[in-house]
Amino acid sequence: MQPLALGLAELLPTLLPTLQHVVAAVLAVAVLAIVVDGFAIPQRIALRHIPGTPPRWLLGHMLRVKRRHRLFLYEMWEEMGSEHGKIFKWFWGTQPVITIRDAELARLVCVKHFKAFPHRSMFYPPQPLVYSQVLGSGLTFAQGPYWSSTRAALQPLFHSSGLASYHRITSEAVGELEGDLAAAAAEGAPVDVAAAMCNLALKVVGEAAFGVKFDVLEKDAAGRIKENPLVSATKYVLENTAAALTFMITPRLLKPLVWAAVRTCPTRTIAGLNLARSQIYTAAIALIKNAMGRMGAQWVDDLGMEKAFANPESAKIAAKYAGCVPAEGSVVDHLVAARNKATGAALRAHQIVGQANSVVVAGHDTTSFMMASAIYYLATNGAARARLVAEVDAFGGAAPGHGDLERFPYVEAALHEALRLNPPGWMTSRECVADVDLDGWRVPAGSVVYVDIRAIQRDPEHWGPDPLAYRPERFLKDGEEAKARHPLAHMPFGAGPRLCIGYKLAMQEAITTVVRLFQRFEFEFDGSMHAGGAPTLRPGITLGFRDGMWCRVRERPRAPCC
Ligand code: HEM
Repeated sequence: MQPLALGLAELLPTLLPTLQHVVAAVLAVAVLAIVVDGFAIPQRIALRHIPGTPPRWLLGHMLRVKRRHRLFLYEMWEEMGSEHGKIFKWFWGTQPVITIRDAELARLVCVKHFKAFPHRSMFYPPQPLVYSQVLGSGLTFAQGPYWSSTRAALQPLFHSSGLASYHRITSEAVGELEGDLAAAAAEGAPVDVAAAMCNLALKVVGEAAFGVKFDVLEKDAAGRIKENPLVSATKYVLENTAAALTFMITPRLLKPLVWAAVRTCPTRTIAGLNLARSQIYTAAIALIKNAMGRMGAQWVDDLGMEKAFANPESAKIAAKYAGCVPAEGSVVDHLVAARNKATGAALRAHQIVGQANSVVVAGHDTTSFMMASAIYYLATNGAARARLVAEVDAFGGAAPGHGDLERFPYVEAALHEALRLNPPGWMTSRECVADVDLDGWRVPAGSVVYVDIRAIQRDPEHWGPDPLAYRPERFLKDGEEAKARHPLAHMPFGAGPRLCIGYKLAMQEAITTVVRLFQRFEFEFDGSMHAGGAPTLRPGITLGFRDGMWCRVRERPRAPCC
């Protein structure tokens, strides 16, 4: 060894300049690559025929969204749409996105060319960080045969027999809400209807998914009412997920580095998301293990989730749910029993957990926002409210059964009109896996397409000269207007094979709730509870009310008993 060491020492002065040149060359190439990547040059060349405003280096159009539109992406799209038309490109950092704001283009992407656009886009690899694991193994971001087999396994739950059992859950939850509203009415206290609807929807979808009562509120040791930590965790994930998406502004070459940094030294939001995720997972794992025990199935935690999510907060949740055995027939049961048609394999533990969680996450704030926004429009539109109350009263004072829901066409239309103006899932996305022609626009494989559902549903071409007016009559099935419209002019639940799996559950839950509430109460919007006199929206991957939606609630005089 010694002669070799001596030889190296002698060679070093000669090698050093060469080594310095190599290091300098590598650094120069890396800097050049990051600069090129920061300008997204290859992607801009591939999409040069699609109109759009040039992006800034590295940040793309992020500053414009943040400064001018306070993160309301659809406002920026409105501006870009008026400049470039129904299809344009823009940059989320270095990630190019094609936005479409046209019903026919949406049909081509979601329905006609489904094979070229088979799944939603996910800009980062599904690793155990942030919501990638809350939704990552769930249907929302699933791809290929895994998506088709789990969608097929879950689909029967959203057909008639499943829906009938969810109607019972909804009726019970509305009964509890009626009690709370009656108490508020007696006190004359204002009610945050958005929060009330959120609690109701969480109870329904939580029990449907996990087969146990999903307590939204509980009492602490001193008897004070507080929010269930699981509910707070779910809300935290929904409200802060957008923060995690800033990862997209990183050039692709730097992503692994940023990823590693965020995992070792998480920001406060990311740490909060990690904690929330561990709480949600711990509860789901406890319940799923219990269901598997009842079904004689074996729990194999091959990813080591239990260890990864162990922390003092999760331990409390695990203890709370240790003795809870989900009722038969829940979403969890179906997931445990599901088998891959081709291989006969069961779902893996993390897939069952991800699927059940994604039903709760995708199904609760969307449905609750639809109901709250319909109540807002009804409370502020006398003519629509009078017609709705007449329909509800014609049914009588009894609670509607599952088979009665078709007897409320105006209630259904009132909900659709609220979905049209304020779609909770205001956009959807698709990743293009094969070159395709969209009405003359060539979209290359690898592109990400966002469908601006909100813009399509406000387009005067389909909705006439008053697209912003709340007019449920547009949706009455016998109306000429409804027949003449493009099939995707109204697409609040998306379209094609990846259409929302829970739309029937959402609609029946909302019809039941609105009928029951308007049978018994009057809602008067309370502008004094809102700065500016009107409710405001919060930006995010779904739409919602930022500071609630406040109403004064009064009990209606009861009809004389027969
Ligand atoms: C008003 C209520 C709801 C609205 C507005 C809504 C909206 C949407 C939208 C726009 C999509 C994307 C569709 C597409 O890309 O074409 C979607 C997908 C999805 N929704 Fe909903 N949703 C609602 C309620 C629910 C409920 C109650 C559940 C579950 C119980 C649910 C579960 C899902 C799932 C799992 C997907 C992904 C489906 C797949 O990729 O195969 N949603 N929803």
